[in-house]
Amino acid sequence: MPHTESGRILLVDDESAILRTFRYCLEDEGYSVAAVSSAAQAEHLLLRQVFDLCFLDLRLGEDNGLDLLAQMRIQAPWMRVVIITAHSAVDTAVDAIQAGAADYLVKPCSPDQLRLAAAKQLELRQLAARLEVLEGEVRKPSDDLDSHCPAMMAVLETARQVAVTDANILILGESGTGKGELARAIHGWSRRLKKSCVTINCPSLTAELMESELFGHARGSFTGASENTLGRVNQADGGTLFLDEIGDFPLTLQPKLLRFIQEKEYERVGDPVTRRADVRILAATNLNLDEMVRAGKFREDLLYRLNVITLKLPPLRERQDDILTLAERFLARFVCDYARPARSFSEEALRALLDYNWPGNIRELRNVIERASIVCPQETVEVSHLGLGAEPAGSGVARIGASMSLEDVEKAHIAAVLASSPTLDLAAKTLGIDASTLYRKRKQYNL
Ligand SMILES: Nc1ncnc2c1ncn2[C@@H]1O[C@H](COP(=O)(O)OP(=O)(O)OP(=O)(O)O)[C@@H](O)[C@H]1O
Repeated sequence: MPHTESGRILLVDDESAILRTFRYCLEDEGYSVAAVSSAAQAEHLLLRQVFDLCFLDLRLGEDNGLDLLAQMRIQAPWMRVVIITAHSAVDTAVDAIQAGAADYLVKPCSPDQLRLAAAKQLELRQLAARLEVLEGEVRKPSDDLDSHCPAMMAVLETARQVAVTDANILILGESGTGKGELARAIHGWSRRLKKSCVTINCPSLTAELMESELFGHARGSFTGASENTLGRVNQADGGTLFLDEIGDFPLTLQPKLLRFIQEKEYERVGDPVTRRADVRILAATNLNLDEMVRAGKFREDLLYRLNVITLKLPPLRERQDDILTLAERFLARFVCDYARPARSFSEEALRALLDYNWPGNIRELRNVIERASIVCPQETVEVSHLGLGAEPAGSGVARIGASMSLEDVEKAHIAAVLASSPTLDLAAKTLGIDASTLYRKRKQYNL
C-alpha cells in the first residue's frame, strides 16, 4: 500500500527505547513518524498536525493514557489508535478498545507485528476516508459520455487530452448538460484516478460553512465546532476537487481559494498552522463569469486561475444525433430498475423526442424517460407516455385557488421568481428560504 500520503503516524510512549525502535521500524516502511513521550506533547502536536494512526502506551508516567485516548477521540476522531500494553495490563487495553481504540499490541512485539498492525490500520483509515468521500456523492457510475455530435465530440477529445495534465479546467454549459458527469470523467481519465474526486456544491453553503467545509476547522473555533475536522481539500489531497456551480462561490472567500490554488497552502478555521495539499481543481457553472467579473461579483484573478482550459458543453437541443441514443440508454436502465415492460419507442415518440427543445437538457431527458418507463404499461412507449406536451416550467399561471397541486404551484412560483431575480441569493431571499433549499428545489424541479 502507498505509505506516504496516508501514513502519518504518531508514537506516544514514555520509554525512549521503545520510541526509537518503533520509529526506525516504521520509518523504514516509508511512513512519516512523530514520536513524543508525554500526553501534553501529544496533545500539542495533535493541534498542529494531522495523523492517520497513533501507537499509544497507556502507562505514560504520571499521565493516564485512557484520558489521552478520550482527548484524541475528540481532537482527531479519524485517527486510528493502537494501544501498546504489557501482558499484565491487557484488561486496561480492552477498556481502551471500548473507549474507541482500534486494536492493541502486547509488548514486547516483533517488528513484523508492528508493521502488520500499521499496514492494517492505515488501510482501514484509507477505506474510511474513501467511504466518506463516496457517501458525499452517492451516484451511479457515470454513463458512457460518447457522442455522435461534432460539437460534443470535440469537447470530449479536448477533455481527454487535458485530463492527463494537471491544468485546472472550467466546464461551462446550461444546467443539466452533464458538467458534473464530465468532471468525474476527467478525474477518471487523469493520473489522479486512484485518489478521490471530491465535489462541493457551492450554492448550498454560506461563506462560513464553505470555509470550514473546504479547509476544515479546529475544535472550538466556532460555536458547535466540538471536534477537529479535516476539510474537503485534505480529502482531495492527491486527487481532484470539483467545485460545482462556482459562480455561487462566496465572494468574501474567493481570496482564500485563490491562494490555495496558487500556493497549494491553506489553514483550517481557527488553526494558524499552514498546511499543504496537492489538489487539481475542476469547476463548473452555467453563469457568465466574465459578466460577473465586470459586475464585481467574481474575482478576475480567480477566474484566470480556474479557466486555464475552458470546455463548453453544447445544450441537448444542439445534439440531435445523441438524443435518441441517450433516450434508449435511459429506457433500458429504468425498465430494468423498475422491472417494467417497455422496450422501445414508437415512431411518433421518437419524433417528439427529437422535436422537443429540452430546456433542462440531459437531466430533463432522463426524468422524462424515467417517468415514461414507469407509466408505460406495454412494450412500446407512445408520445402520451412522455408527457412532453406539458407546459414548460414557469409558464403556467399559478393562480391562488386554481386546480393545481401544491407541488405544481411551488414549481411555477419558484420558476417565476428565479426568472426575475438576478442571482440565486436574491431569489432565495424573495422566496424566504435559504440558498441551499432553493438549490435543491431547482434540481428537483429541473428549473
Ligand atoms: N452522457 C450522459 N449519459 C447519461 N446520463 C447523463 C449524461 N450526462 C449527464 N447525464 C445525467 O444528466 C443529469 C445532469 O447531469 P449533471 O448533473 O452532470 O449536469 P450539470 O450540467 O452539472 O447540471 P447543473 O448545472 O444543474 O449542476 C444527471 O442525472 C446525469 O447523470
